[in-house]
Amino acid sequence: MTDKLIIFDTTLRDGEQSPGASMTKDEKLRIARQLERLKVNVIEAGFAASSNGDFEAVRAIAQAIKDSTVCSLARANDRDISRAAEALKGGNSTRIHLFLATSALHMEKKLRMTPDQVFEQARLSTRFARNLTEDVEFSPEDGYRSDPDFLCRVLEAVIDAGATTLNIPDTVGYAIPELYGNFIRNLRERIPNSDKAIWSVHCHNDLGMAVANSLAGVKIGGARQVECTINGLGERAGNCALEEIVMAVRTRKDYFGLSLDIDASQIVPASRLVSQTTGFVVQPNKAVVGANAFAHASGIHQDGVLKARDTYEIMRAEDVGWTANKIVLGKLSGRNAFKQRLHELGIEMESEAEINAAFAKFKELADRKSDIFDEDILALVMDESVTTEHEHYRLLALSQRSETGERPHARVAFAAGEQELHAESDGNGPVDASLKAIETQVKSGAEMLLYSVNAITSGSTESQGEVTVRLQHGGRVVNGVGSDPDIVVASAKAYLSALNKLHSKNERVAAQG
Ligand SMILES: CC(=O)SCCNC(=O)CCNC(=O)[C@H](O)C(C)(C)COP(=O)(O)OP(=O)(O)OC[C@H]1O[C@@H](n2cnc3c(N)ncnc32)[C@H](O)[C@@H]1OP(=O)(O)O
Ligand SMILES: CC(C)C(=O)C(=O)O
Repeated sequence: MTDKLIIFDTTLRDGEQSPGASMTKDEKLRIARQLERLKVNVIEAGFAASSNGDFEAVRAIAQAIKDSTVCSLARANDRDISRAAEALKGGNSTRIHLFLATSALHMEKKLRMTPDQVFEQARLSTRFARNLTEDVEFSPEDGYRSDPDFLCRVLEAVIDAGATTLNIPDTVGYAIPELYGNFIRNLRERIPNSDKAIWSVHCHNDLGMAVANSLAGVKIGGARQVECTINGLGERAGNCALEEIVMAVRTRKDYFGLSLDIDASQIVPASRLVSQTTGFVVQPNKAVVGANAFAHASGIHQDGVLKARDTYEIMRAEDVGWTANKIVLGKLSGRNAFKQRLHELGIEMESEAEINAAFAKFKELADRKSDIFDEDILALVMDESVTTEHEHYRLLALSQRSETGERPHARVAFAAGEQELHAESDGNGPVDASLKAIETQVKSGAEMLLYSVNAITSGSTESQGEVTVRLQHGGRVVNGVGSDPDIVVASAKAYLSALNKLHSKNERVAAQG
């Protein structure tokens, strides 16, 4: 038995069986090229007999891909197999993957065939496929729920008929790791010619155990091919996730003792491409490829990771294609992470007392604001806070009109010291119109470096919008923050708050000069 694990990616076939994940030929080709960069051993490009579109996709992928074997699925009949062979013709390295259900339930209720008929059809279609190509994979569909005696008979016959890979699917995600591993080991031990084929696992995630079952199939059962998909995409609850299998085998080489051809640094790019193409968002806490997989938000973990990364990380973010791990500052962060961020932002404080004061202000802010930007920290330590009593500019009223097809218009009333000012302007949008209106009176000439909106409360449309505006003028950079359920109002408040900071700095400079 070899110590290499073959990675068979079926994102373009089983992954596409997820409702809503259908892909065009060009999209499949783009993903296939990324899978080749990832160095997967086999790309299951589709099911050539299922439609002309899929036939063309398999054909285009077989022509384009040179470094991975390209495979098409086929039912166990001559027409499907011929169609697969035709689509794969001319490819550098190709495989036909045929399947036929062997469980009593599927044979009787779905195929309406007797076991003997299934046995014969499996044998004959394998032989037919083998006459068309050297590389033939056979899958007894619903294999894990099949009678082991019958399965042994079928598998022995298809090996004799020329199958080079035997894949044992847990089609409905019913398996339990130890039982699945033993199931495969038992088959391999009982079938006399079992070592003539490579054994493979194909697990679904209905009970959330696709990866665990696949690993047990490898460790206990001796399988040397895993069928998997990027982001675990696939029929119903999905398939075994490629990124998890690969990183489990790689990270725990001490346990599995297996090598892989995969270039793991291509995992995150592949995940992003599949997610963007299918519109299936990756959950933030998804292993390896989720946005939080290498992010630390709590002070004790941040402190540990900053002192020695492996205190809380078992893999390096860079190794799977992230640019770096993330220290996310928020209300659970501690002093050490805060100090580190100040250092990264180029801020050196004079004393511990100063750091402690800034940290206290930071904690206070983090209690109110879910996302802390670097600009917030800069503002916190560089800008003197402007309290309500010292506000020079204050929003009094705002109204705006925007109608489809018409340029938005805003009227703003605001206080500037003792004066009440009224201004109006058009703009590209209501926010633009409101800020331009303010600027017609203030004439700050400041350049806007950042404008961002986020929801402070829950992610519903009832949330408070919080706007951050970053202005630059005369070599100074200031941030203004404003919140309101109406984001146009929040924007005007943020803009005025930034203008207040510029104003108070100007006053200070004037006083010093
Ligand atoms: C476990 C899996 O993921 S298997 C792969 C599942 N993927 C797909 O089904 C996607 C592609 N499928 C398709 O485009 C279509 O289903 C096609 C083109 C394959 C077949 O379409 P149709 O001819 O209209 O048949 P339909 O889908 O309604 O029914 C499937 C037929 O295939 C038969 N069949 C199912 N599996 C197999 C098999 N492995 N070998 C031979 N025949 C099979 C069924 O018994 C049924 O036959 P019947 O029409 O005589 O009752
Ligand atoms: C065709 C086979 C491998 C399959 O997808 C399954 O049984 O889930």
